[in-house]
Amino acid sequence: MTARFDYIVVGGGSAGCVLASRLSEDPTVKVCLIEAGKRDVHPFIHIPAGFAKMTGGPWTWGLQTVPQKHANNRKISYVQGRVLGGGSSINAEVFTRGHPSDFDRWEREGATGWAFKDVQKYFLRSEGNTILSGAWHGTLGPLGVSDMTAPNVTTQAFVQSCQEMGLPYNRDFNGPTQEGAGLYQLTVRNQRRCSTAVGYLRPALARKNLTVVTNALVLRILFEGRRAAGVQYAVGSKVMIAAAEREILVTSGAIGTPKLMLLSGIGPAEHLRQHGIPVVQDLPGVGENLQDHYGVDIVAEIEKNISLDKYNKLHNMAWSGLQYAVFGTGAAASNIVEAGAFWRTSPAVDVPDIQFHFLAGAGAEAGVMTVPKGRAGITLNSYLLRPKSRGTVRLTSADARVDPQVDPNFLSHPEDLRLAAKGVMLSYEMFSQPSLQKHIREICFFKNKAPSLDECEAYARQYGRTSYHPACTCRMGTGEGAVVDPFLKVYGVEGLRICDSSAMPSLLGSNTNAATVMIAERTADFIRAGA
Ligand SMILES: Cc1cc2nc3c(=O)[nH]c(=O)nc-3n(C[C@H](O)[C@H](O)[C@H](O)COP(=O)(O)OP(=O)(O)OC[C@H]3O[C@@H](n4cnc5c(N)ncnc54)[C@H](O)[C@@H]3O)c2cc1C
Repeated sequence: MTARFDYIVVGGGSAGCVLASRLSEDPTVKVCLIEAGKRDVHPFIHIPAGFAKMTGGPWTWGLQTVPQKHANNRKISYVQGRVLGGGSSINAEVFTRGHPSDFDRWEREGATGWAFKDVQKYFLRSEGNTILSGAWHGTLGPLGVSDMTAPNVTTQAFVQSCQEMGLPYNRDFNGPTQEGAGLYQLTVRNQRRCSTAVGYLRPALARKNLTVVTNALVLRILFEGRRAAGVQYAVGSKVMIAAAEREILVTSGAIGTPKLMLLSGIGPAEHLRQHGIPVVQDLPGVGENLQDHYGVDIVAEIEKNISLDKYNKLHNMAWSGLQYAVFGTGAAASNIVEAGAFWRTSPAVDVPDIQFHFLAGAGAEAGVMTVPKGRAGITLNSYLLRPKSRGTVRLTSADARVDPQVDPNFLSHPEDLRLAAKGVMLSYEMFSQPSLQKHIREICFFKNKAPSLDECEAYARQYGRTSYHPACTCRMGTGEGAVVDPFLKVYGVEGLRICDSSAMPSLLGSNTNAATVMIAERTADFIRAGA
């Protein structure tokens, strides 16, 4: 028998949990959320420092890019969440929401009604800040946000080093001024990760009108004429169908969403035919326009074992586990990526165009270079905020179980390479300021003490990687290449919306979770208003 719902939400990630929760507030509608990954029960997900275990393994899709032509033909690990909460269950918990001008640009790009003045209230509605308030912050929202309680000594030195270099200290990257250096606020509540599965979905789970299905891979969307009428999904080898009376909301992420659209016959007709998929709607923009932050890390070995790397030793780890269990404090309460900065690569640019993430340790993320085993280090990551390179997501096969071809086409635009190299130079300079320099034994992986721009370019090609912010693969807008309209409705069909990071018209100048939550909050209002 086919299960019937009013709304089916495909993908229980950052956006999907928000939508399932908001829509099921109305007891008269039946909502089903379908997620390919498991429930978010593992303790590592909920302990802030668990981030160090999150960038590989069972909570991810295990994707890799195709060889990156402009990055020494490397296949780069492309981590995306596959668990209830999606990215918000495995991310670094850094809470930044973009620069107001990013949303004003969205409007100019065809996302009518998405200027900052229009979206700000959705940021505020979602935010549950425990310390900041006023015009720029919400305090009552489901997404818990708080300060780091006890930053590592190397983190403090990083923030001071930035000031020594001339960056202003910034207490609040989400306030009127984004520029400067400081501690990140975190999507953490009561010293535990606040994913959207925790903040939004959990309080809704007791509702009788909400069904959550996990370990269920949606294979394709089913159409009755031009209307999206249901989904076919697999739990293990069992294939099932769920029907949607009103709408299907696709929130499968910037890789999963275009993949599902293509599998369902919505995308560039020629590509669909190559895979023998009947064309429901020729939409050339599906899977195009992939944008991501290409992050380049520099790593330094430090003199004394004072960074979070000291907790790699068993007895320290046991002590910090105990401290966290009893008091909720200590190293386990750290998200590791404790501080950062927004800065300009040239005085000529009017808003920050580069972001830094300081990690009070080395080797926390899978595949990132680190210090020799047994030594302690620190890491500084930089990325250009609005890259010009554009990539694609394409099917490898018409079988939903096969990974798609992910090609972010990193550094394909020459300006991205030049500015990535500048970011490396600035990172090197930050590590060379007195407050950090006094802790550093050696900045690793550079041939020269004062690397030239050419050396930094070569370094960026060799060591850069995703910063986990893919977006824009089903972009909102009007005209050629747009996939959804400003109400997030897919062009050419009925009963289908895309409401996650893939719908962003262009990449934001910051981390991407808060803006994804905002998109989902706003979509819930559209649906409730019949828009
Ligand atoms: C390791 C990592 C670190 C990050 N760090 C930060 C950070 O510190 N701060 C920040 O703001 N942002 C960060 N991000 C980015 C942020 O988390 C993402 O932008 C955000 O989670 C995207 O939300 P989404 O809803 O678009 O997709 P996702 O959260 O990825 O959700 C998509 C969901 O759909 C499911 N799915 C996909 N296909 C199917 C299918 N066919 N059937 C059923 N289910 C399916 C997936 O399993 C997943 O759960 C990070 C991301 C990662 C991966």
